[in-house]
Amino acid sequence: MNGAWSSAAVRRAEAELMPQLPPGTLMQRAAAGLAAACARMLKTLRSDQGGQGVYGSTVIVLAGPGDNGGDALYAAARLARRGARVFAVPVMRSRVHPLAAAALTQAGGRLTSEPPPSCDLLLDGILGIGGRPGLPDRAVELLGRIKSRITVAVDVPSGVDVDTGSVPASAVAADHTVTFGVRKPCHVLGAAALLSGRVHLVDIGLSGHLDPHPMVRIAEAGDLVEWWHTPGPDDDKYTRGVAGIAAGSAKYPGAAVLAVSGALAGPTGYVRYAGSAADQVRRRYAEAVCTDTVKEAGRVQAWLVGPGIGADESALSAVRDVLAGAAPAVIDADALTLIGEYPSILAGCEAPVVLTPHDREFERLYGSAPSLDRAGSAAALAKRLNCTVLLKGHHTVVADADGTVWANPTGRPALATAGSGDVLAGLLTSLMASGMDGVRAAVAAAYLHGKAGGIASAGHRTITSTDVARALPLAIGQVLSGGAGQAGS
Ligand SMILES: NC(=O)C1=CN([C@@H]2O[C@H](COP(=O)(O)OP(=O)(O)OC[C@H]3O[C@@H](n4cnc5c(N)ncnc54)[C@H](OP(=O)(O)O)[C@@H]3O)[C@@H](O)[C@H]2O)[C@@H](O)CC1
Ligand SMILES: [K+]
Repeated sequence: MNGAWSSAAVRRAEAELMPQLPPGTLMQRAAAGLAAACARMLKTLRSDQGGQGVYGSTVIVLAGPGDNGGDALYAAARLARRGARVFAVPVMRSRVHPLAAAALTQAGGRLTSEPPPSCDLLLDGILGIGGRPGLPDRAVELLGRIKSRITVAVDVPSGVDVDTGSVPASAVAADHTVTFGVRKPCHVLGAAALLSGRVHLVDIGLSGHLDPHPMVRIAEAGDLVEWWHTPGPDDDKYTRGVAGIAAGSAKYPGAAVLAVSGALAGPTGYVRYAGSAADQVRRRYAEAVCTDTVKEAGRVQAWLVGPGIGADESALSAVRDVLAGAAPAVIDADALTLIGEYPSILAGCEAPVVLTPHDREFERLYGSAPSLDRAGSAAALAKRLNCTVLLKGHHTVVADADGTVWANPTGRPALATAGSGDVLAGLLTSLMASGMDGVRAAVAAAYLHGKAGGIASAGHRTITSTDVARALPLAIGQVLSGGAGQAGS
């Protein structure tokens, strides 16, 4: 399974494997993989300048006191042997891995307290999975003055909270992270995921010794292919599932249009709309079947209620009517605020429910904002309300009531645009209506939405929610055909 393991789980696996190997083997495997990754990056970096990759490049290592510094110094020794000019700075006075430092000097690298002002590649070997959040002052000072063309974090960007992905103090911002054995939660959660840059995995033989259950699961295209309900020859528009959308109002008709656009892009064959923006929906989407209220709509296999419905009596009735029914439901936007005010509506609901809060909506439901441990917060809300929770962010997380947490690998800050959540909620509803369970539908919707955002914003284009909705069919096609299945591409 694809996932991220906690530092404690990595330690346990290491402790089991280490005695079976000659001393230092794991560190040498890590250093070899790290040096090879750096060599590839230097080759790409310098190719347009007629450079020769590693030979003649300048590499600066910021070396911390532990094994993370050891990995960096051993890798730098390999680069020095291939002709790189290597300068290593111990960031905590003389506390540095002694054997690795000796290996570097033997290979021609220099240990110094005065590195050059710039380099091709800066190797962050300050702190790894043994690090507490924050950086030593000396590291902050060096990072502030060294100009590097690329920054490569060893195992994790130093300074982040490895197990939660939070960044409560100073931390390294890397272009790439080369990690060992398995990904760690900080590569896929919270602000640390942005600081990790592109993550490269080096196999050091840990996998057979790991707990089978990761701390955080990471969706990949293959999961979506496995979960997808592909229509068969006997299917018709009803058996493919009918999605119901209770969204929009006279004040916010656009929310209805966007939610319907998300639902129409999904796998269901039929979309019903219920609400006071029916005219706008009809005008835009002839295929949607419109009624004024949830009660008047025919049967659906999943409802969305909330985007743009407001907080008046008719909005409250829509939420009550949806949750009184037997169909699974997605509760979004204004409906989340109403649930926060009238929790009893949700308490009586027996159908599976997915809540899709952003941080302020989360606070209305939980009583406090998500903590820096976003995955933990989402799991706590899911457990308390016995629902699935999709907590939005540049790295969205999905948590189930049983404590399972998924990190979405495809999101990007550009998706923080008005109406983007309406499209996501519509798509999620279509996935649930097609028969996917709530957690899988939430994971799949976040993945596809992020991927569509990537397609729409290619070349750094600015995007609107309509652009994201338009890109969904292509994103879905790419994932299902197994092509360009890279997360975030
Ligand atoms: N596990 C594996 O399978 C493999 C692991 N490998 C590598 O080992 C790395 C883990 O190494 P590690 O255990 O030596 O810890 P690491 O992160 O280098 O530093 C701990 C030191 O930092 C200090 N310190 C902590 N926080 C601080 C702060 N905020 N500010 C200042 N100081 C701070 C702390 O000192 P303390 O203050 O606690 O006395 C301690 O001395 C791992 O990430 C990977 O790169 C690979 O070699 C191959 C296999
Ligand atoms: K590091």
